[in-house]
Amino acid sequence: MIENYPKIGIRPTIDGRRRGVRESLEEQTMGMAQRVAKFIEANLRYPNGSPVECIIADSTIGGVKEAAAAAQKFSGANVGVSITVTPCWCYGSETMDMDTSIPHAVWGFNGTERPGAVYLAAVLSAYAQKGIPAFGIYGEDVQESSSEEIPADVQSKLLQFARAGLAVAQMKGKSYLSMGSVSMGIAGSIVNEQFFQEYLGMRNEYIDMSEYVRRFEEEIYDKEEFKRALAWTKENCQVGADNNPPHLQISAEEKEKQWETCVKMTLIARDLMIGNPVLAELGFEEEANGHNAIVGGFQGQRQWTDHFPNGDFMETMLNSSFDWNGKRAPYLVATENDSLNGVTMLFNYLLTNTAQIFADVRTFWSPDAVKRVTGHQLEGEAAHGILHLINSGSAALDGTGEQRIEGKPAIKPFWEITDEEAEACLSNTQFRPASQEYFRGGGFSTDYLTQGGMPVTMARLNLVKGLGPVLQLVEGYTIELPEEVHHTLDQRTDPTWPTTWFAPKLTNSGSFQSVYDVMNNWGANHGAISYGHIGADLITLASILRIPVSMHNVEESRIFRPRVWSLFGTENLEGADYRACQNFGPLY
Ligand SMILES: C[C@H](O)[C@@H](O)[C@@H](O)C(=O)CO
Ligand SMILES: [Mn+2]
Repeated sequence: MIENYPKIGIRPTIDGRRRGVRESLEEQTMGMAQRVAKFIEANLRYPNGSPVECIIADSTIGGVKEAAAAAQKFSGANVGVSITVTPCWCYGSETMDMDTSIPHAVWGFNGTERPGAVYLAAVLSAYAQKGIPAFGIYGEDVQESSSEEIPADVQSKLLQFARAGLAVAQMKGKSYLSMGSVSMGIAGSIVNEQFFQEYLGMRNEYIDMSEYVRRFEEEIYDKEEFKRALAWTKENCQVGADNNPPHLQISAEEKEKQWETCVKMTLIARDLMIGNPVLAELGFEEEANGHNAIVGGFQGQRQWTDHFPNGDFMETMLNSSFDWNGKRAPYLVATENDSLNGVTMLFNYLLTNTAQIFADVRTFWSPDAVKRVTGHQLEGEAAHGILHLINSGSAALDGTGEQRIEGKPAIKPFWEITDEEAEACLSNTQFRPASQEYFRGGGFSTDYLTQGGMPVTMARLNLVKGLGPVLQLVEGYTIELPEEVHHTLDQRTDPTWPTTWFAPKLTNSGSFQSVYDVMNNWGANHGAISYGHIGADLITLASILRIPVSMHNVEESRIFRPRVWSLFGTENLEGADYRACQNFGPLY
């Protein structure tokens, strides 16, 4: 299926007065629109790596007729985000975009010959009064009226808004596919349809895990691909040491059979999510359609894993940026069907186009505890303690940190990953026979250690009765421990699982006065970890979706929310965010 990604609609608004005013502004106004479109197209990409597309209104918009014409053009062109630009005064409610279901921003040129900023303030007050939150973009320094430049502060706000707006537009109409049901009583896997529908504009789809068995037995998968995938797996995925006590270890022959099952599960999960035209050729037209899923979750534990190989290999491979078909966009799959962590992965992913690590937020290791257990004094970024992020499955191979940006460990969009980097991710990962005590059906867990020194952001979406969804996020760094220190700490838990050592940035306020506070205030057992310090983008995204952020360590200067948020208070931004989200309610 050719992806039809949502576009950004650009609306140049203008002072409608003819006989001098409008004529003198036409070129500058349309020029602003063209330059913004070019700038966004040069800087943002869709998940398949192609440049983001902008579409500009056919004329400048001086009044309601032209506003309606732009709206009509956009509605036929899959516009999911709207940006209005102007260098001058225009008529607020007569020129504004009234679509209540898409994100809006307005850039008012900072000049004084023609007052773009006056329009900005006027139209934002109309947006506030009409209950359509819109972002205001106003450059800090006055520009020459002849300037064709987009100043750096305006550039960064345009991109911050556009990234978040496109994330909102891309998830809309897609589904979350639950493969199985509630895993071990984990609340995030009690899928809340109301949340998906009203806050994200998404559907919920479900299959029973018995569907995998049907597809195994009736051979509903691409057998040519299966052969190829199995051969690739044998060649590229190293099997690590069996950590099970001898009486629980299974035979080599049995393990061979399990590999076949694990690879088949991977193909089947992907086909369930997005469909596969090959299945139609095999006579399975219905199955070929898939479930239109942009993210899914696999229950696994316990019914499946008590009998069949676990989902770790499947989850890791799908979440990674490459497999036997080469480099490609990740398919997001949450382990334990934790739909709320799955959605958090989706937020992170749509903002960055990079693979995600899904992990249990397992242990806070204080400097004293580390010292007692290993004799090692934590230092540098880790000086105040570290969090052990670890889970059996779902961590993308990209999470090894074996990719590079300017020589430093990184996780990149698939189109920037070199063959050598993909190979390094694989050669630094072992697939180890799953812990039989937990996983009676066996399988293979992904074992790697994330490289230190990566800026990362961990986030988590929670649901609170009476309040609704709440986002938490923490920026920090991955930590490299001396090898024997890592081993001693890792051996205390399940050493066959992937480990990321994480140190949050501390700020001396709220939940960031200590690393312990971060762990202690985390809302659930899981977090979604993304490369980069993307907290500001997550905050912008959450504000569009009217999801308040309960804890974050993002500097105030990086926070960008709809202008009307400031009318809910400017002294305590966290409280204002809660009030604004509650006031406007879910987007859909
Ligand atoms: C094996 C255990 O059941 C784990 O899966 C458990 O630690 C979790 O990951 C809970 O989220
Ligand atoms: Mn877990």
